[in-house]
Amino acid sequence: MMNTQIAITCSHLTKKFGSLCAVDDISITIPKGCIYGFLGPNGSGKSTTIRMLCGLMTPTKGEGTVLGYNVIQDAEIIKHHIGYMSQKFSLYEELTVEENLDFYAGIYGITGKKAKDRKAELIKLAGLTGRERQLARSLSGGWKQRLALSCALVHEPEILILDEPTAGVDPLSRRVFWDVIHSLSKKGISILVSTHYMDEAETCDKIGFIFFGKLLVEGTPQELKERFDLPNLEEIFIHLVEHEQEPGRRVDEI
Ligand SMILES: Nc1ncnc2c1ncn2[C@@H]1O[C@H](COP(=O)(O)OP(=O)(O)OP(=O)(O)O)[C@@H](O)[C@H]1O
Repeated sequence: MMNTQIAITCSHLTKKFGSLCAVDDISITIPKGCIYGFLGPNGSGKSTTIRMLCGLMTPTKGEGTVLGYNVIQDAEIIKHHIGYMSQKFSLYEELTVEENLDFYAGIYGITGKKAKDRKAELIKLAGLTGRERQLARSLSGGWKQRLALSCALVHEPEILILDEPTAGVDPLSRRVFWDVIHSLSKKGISILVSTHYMDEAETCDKIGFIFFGKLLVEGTPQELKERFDLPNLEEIFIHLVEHEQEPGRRVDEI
């Protein structure tokens, strides 16, 4: 029977590219309403995991469900229930803020009054009021990310999947962006977000550290700090990466 409390779950999810195992036997469960932070160095397999969960890439092995829908068989249905912001989310640079939102509303078949109301709601949510007629091209990085987030939310998804949404964005814009993420979570939206920023990870409900395709540890930030007896996630991250590089060392010895 479908568990209605679970947003995303996967077990033994694996992706191989030739001889490279980019995602190695990952199992995670994300309850509804949770902000799950996915941490790991460049190339550790975060984006590949996310793409499989979004139904954009077929796993080599393992399985997963999003809102009970199977990531392989129900990929098309899943796309309607998630808002996905990839690292290279496409905004139309020559369109205004409003026109970008109209475009994405159109893709999801949202038109007329519904589209107008939704657009107004998102402009307010992302703090884009006053910039409606500004070309996307002229927005700074932080504002672009907020517009991209709004576009990903246009069809009122129950789950938001964000792949390094704040990479290269200034600290103030990151703060504002995360305020929006937290307000969405309070409304019951489940969020899976990958990040390199430990201050962002600290505010997640649960985090998973991924390295060389393996999920090394997961837990709440507090649980992990207690478990490793370290003061912050940055120290834990460094500790895990250093230990994992020692040849022959197993994760459960850490
Ligand atoms: N389509 C592909 N074909 C071959 N190799 C790939 C492909 N996509 C990813 N990889 C490789 O798989 C590994 C994991 O990449 P992935 O992009 O998932 O990592 P990541 O943790 O998201 O890193 P980053 O933070 O740099 O995006 C890397 O070694 C990458 O080069």
